[in-house]
Amino acid sequence: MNVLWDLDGTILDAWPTLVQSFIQISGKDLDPDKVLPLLKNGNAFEKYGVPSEKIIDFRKTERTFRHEEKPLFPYVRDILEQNNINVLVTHRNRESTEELLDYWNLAPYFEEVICPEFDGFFLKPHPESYEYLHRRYQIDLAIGDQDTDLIPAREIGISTCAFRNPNPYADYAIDCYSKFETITCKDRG
Ligand SMILES: O=C(O)COP(=O)(O)O
Repeated sequence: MNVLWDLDGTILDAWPTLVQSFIQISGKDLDPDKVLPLLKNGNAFEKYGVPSEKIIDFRKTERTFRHEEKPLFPYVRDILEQNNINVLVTHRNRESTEELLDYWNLAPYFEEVICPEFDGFFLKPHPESYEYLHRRYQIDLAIGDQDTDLIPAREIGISTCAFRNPNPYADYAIDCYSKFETITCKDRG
């Protein structure tokens, strides 16, 4: 199978550190459970009155967290190993993405990694980066933890797998990759 992956919240359990970084740069005493869905939807800056320019501080702060605080989800490596081709589209910047992939020894699994903003593609959910990868690798399945990861795949007719992660801030039902086969089959009807 040729699979297009999201990184944060799908391969790495990185939302807790993203949320903590946002809380730090906001300078407010915010509830992580409330911040998480807003950060995922891209509304957190507006909702908490944090100027959008602070996104640079947000990203810098997030990188001060140790790599082991953004752990690899269980079973992901097994799935990566089974696939013919894996590719990645992430909103994380290239330097940080490469550091994390190297740290978790994941880089060799990926044929191509796209960090849209830095590689000249529109950000997800714009389908441009997915179209490009689909043309090159005939993607069978896209896996992501947010609608924004799955919308572009659906738009161009790629099957999708919604990963519900077990992190403590999860705002929806808990699944995990041990159920990957079931999720995939369900998704494909
Ligand atoms: O870092 C983020 O904002 C999300 O990154 P992702 O696209 O890998 O989920």
